[in-house]
Amino acid sequence: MSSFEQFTLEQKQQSFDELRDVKQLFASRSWFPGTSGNLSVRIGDFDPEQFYFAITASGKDKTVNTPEDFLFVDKHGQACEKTNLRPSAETLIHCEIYRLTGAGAIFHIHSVFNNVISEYFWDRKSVPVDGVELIKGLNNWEEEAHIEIPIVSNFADISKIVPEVTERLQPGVPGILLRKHGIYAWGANAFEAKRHIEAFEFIFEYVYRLELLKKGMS
Ligand SMILES: CSC[C@@H](O)[C@@H](O)C(=O)COP(=O)(O)O
Ligand SMILES: [Zn+2]
Repeated sequence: MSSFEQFTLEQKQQSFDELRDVKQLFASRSWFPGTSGNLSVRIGDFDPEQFYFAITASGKDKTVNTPEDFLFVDKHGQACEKTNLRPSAETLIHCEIYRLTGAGAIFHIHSVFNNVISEYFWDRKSVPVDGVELIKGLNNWEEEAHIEIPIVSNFADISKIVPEVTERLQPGVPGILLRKHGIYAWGANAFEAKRHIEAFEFIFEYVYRLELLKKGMS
């Protein structure tokens, strides 16, 4: 089993740099209102027995850069190095998504569109999407693909959300909505996770606007 000590300073810095780039870009899109959102990238190979990832520190203003924005945690969400920083309050969700998918990066943002859509479709517990081109951005190249984006409960106690994530994760759909909270999207690496979150956000806005039009509102 691998240990965290195997990673060089350079490798660790690379993970932080990757997170910083994504953080800055998402901040420029106003995707971190009120300190919300969190980001992580895995370091090293995926081993379900032990894996490590860099994650945003909890409660920080993600629109500014400081020397204390990120830290490393293990598969249980425990800090790997001595630090005063607290990992994201939602670290356990990252841990579970890594465990289930072996992903290389996980990004979480709050937006008005993802919040409204999660509430609008809450009764059916998933968002139906039909034939939208951006489904291909989720790496689904089927003709007129139909996908269902799962929605799970939002509890203040994050450990209560985890079992729903375990149960509801859909093979082939690299994202999950938390009710009236936000989207988690992941991918094999930061590039792919970013593409996925962008595709989801496009889809949520599309679904929102289409539903309004169907109701004769705009
Ligand atoms: C301050 S609103 C957002 C938080 O409650 C939470 O949902 C969130 O996304 C950020 O938490 P954090 O602990 O900073 O990672
Ligand atoms: Zn959140």
